[in-house]
Amino acid sequence: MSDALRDVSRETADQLKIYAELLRKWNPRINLVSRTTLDDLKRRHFEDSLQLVKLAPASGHWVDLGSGGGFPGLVIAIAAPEYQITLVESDQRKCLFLREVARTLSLNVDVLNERIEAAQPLQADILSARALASLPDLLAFAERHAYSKATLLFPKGRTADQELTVARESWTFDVDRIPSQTDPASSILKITGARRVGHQPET
Ligand SMILES: C[S@@+](CC[C@H](N)C(=O)[O-])C[C@H]1O[C@@H](n2cnc3c(N)ncnc32)[C@H](O)[C@@H]1O
Repeated sequence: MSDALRDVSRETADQLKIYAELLRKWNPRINLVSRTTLDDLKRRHFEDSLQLVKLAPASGHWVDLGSGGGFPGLVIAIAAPEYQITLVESDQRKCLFLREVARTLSLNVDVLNERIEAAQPLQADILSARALASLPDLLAFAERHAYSKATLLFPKGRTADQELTVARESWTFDVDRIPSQTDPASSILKITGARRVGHQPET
C-alpha cells in the first residue's frame, strides 16, 4: 500500500469503503470503471487519485474535468474536505452516481452535468483530469476553466513525453513531472503558468 492510503484518517477510510460498495453496486449498470480494475479499486483508483492531494496548494476551488466514476475528484472530496470541489461530467447517469455518493457521504461537491466546452468558466485554483484528453486539449480546457495562476494536475501514462512535445508547439508552461506511486509507467504532470504561445502573462 502506498503512503497515500496508509495516511488517511479512519473516517476517510470508512467513507472510501462505502464509496467502493456503491461503485460495485452501480458498475454493472453504468460501467463506471473497467471490470478489470474493479478488483483493485484501492490501488488503481483510490491511491492513484489520493496522490494528487499533496501536489496541490493547500486550499481553493478544485475542478475535476471528466470525472467519470469520480476519479480523482470524488476521492479528493472525501479525503480533503478543505477544498471546494466541482466535478464536470457530460454523462447523465454517471452524474446520478456521483450525486448519490455525495449525498450518502454528505460531501460538499458540485456535480455539473455539462460538456466542458459548454460549461460557464469555473475559475479553478486547481484543475485535474485523468484519462480525459491529450495535453494540448487539456490546456485548452484549463484556459477556459482555470485562473492563469492555477495549478494543473494531469496523470499521464507512456505518452507523456510525446504530449509535452506537441503541447509546447502552442503553449508555454512550467512543468514538474512526478513519478506515479501506483504505476511505474505513469507520472503526474504538475503544470503552472500555462498560456498560449505569444500571449502575455497577466500581471
Ligand atoms: C475515460 S473516462 C475517465 C473518467 C475518470 N476521470 C477516470 O479516470 O476514471 C472520461 C470521462 O470524461 C467524460 N467526458 C468526455 N468528454 C467530456 C466533455 N467534453 N465534457 C464533459 N465530460 C466529458 C466521459 O463521459 C467519461 O466519463
